Amino acid sequence: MIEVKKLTFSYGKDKEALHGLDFTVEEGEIFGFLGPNGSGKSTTQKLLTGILKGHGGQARLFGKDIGEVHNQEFFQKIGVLFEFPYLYANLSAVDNLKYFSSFYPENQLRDAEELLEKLEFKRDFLKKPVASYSKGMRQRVSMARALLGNPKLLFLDEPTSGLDPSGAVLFRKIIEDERQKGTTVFLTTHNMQDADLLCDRVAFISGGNIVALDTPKHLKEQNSSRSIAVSYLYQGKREEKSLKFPELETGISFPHDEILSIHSGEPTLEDVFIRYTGRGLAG
Ligand SMILES: Nc1ncnc2c1ncn2[C@@H]1O[C@H](COP(=O)(O)OP(=O)(O)OP(=O)(O)O)[C@@H](O)[C@H]1O
Repeated sequence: MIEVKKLTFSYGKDKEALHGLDFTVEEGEIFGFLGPNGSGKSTTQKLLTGILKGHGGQARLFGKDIGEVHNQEFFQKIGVLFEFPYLYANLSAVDNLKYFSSFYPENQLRDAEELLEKLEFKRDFLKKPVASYSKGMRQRVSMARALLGNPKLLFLDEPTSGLDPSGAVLFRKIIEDERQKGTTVFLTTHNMQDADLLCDRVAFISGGNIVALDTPKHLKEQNSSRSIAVSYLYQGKREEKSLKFPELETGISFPHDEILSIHSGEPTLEDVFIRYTGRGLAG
């Protein structure tokens, strides 16, 4: 669905933002594109969606070069959720979606009110202007906008930003439902939980380079210390011990009276990211 080879982009002389990215995204895959601020995520997404022009290397979408793919037919096949919602503040949710519906062929459209209901949008606000909405409500309208034309390829930039935990769970379920229908998802995020729970594969981007690309599970396994931390009571005192392979295979053989807790030494996806880049996701 997306094939990128040696992709470069410069904002001017000596301002190369992408230094030769290589990745592919398969049809029906949820692909996570993760990196700290300024690493090149937006630049890549803008090149793929046709907002920025002038790349080096190669990028193909739906089998066509990005130099020639960005026509009306392309925009009718994709859905985009931007990090900063592009909605008309003086129009209601319903009127915004009515307007955006006019960009798609009628037989491809989803019912806007049904979508908003699925996204648990508050009915009382359906006809009130977007200017009166909370961040979470705007995010719901933006997601409805992205899904309105039944996209084959969905670009999502920080989809759960501004949502409370139950809203984030709902959005993850909706993204997963889209994939079940065969939609390909290119997910740009700082949110490691979203990436870990949703993505089939993730690419870590740092300083305009992809520094790792694999499934979240493999990345964590490859970077695991293969140890467990055991907390226990022995002769009235609380103690802790770290057990590594091959010691682990013989079980908990040291003297103890009661085991209090056992934690695996598996790193989180964020730990792995920091190991690859030496930087946290905050920047
Ligand atoms: N319009 C611009 N003009 C000049 N340099 C830019 C411009 N936009 C981005 N850059 C630079 O390109 C590099 C990549 O920026 P980009 O916005 O793609 O990063 P990002 O990973 O999307 O960051 P964020 O998480 O903050 O959105 C950064 O060094 C940034 O300063």
